[in-house]
Amino acid sequence: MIDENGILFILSGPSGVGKGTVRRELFKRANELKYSISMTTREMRAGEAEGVDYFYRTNEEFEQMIEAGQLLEYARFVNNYYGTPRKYVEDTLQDGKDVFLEIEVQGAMQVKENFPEGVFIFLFPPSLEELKNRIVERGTESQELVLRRLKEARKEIDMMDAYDYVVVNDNVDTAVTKIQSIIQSEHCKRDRIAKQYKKLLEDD
Ligand SMILES: Nc1ncnc2c1ncn2[C@@H]1O[C@H](COP(=O)(O)OP(=O)(O)OP(=O)(O)O)[C@@H](O)[C@H]1O
Ligand SMILES: Nc1nc2c(ncn2[C@@H]2O[C@H](COP(=O)(O)O)[C@@H](O)[C@H]2O)c(=O)[nH]1
Repeated sequence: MIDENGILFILSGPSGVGKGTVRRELFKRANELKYSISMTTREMRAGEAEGVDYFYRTNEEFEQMIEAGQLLEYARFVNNYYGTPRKYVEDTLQDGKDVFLEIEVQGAMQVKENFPEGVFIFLFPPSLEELKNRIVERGTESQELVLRRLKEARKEIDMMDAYDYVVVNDNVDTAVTKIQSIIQSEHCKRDRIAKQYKKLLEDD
């Protein structure tokens, strides 16, 4: 039986490292990838939109989705819930399309339990000082929340060894090119045509 499912790619990394920036640039170049839009209880930031950046929900609505088993994974990060809708990911993979998740590490470890064949990529900052500069300069969080996110960053970096790949985001273009190479390489590993030929030889 040849596996015709798509591949699940998971991108994590500390808050402010540039996951969203890198992912948006990747999607300009790789139009065969499908992005799984997450659910969150955090407030919408200026410039964000429902169903584009996130599906924004109340705490009560989010907890109902947890109860109903509608989330593939979820976590509390700083003050809010974040989670991945299960149905979209499962249906899209079954349809043979690759799915890309951009999630923090607690959630990524839950995904690893259910999808050990997923490809786990950790985006790393050039330095902790640069990480702080990026999150401060983004200007979306209060000083208190910046500090809490930086505290989480240390815990997230501690989990880096659980990932298959580490990509340093010193330059967006270079980081995106590296992630594209990872995607291509994972496809070569699972090349369906090669597997079909191998099976033909075995059956011969
Ligand atoms: N390679 C880079 N060099 C310089 N600045 C960058 C680079 N990558 C991202 N940035 C900037 O860093 C800031 C944080 O980036 P971004 O919002 O993409 O991070 P994130 O990891 O998605 O954060 P969060 O997890 O908090 O959502 C942004 O202002 C972005 O423009
Ligand atoms: N476990 C999950 N983490 C998620 C999901 N969607 C986003 N995230 C991560 O949360 C933090 C904070 O995001 P922000 O938009 O408030 O800056 C960041 O690390 C995201 O990658 C998810 O579905 N599950």
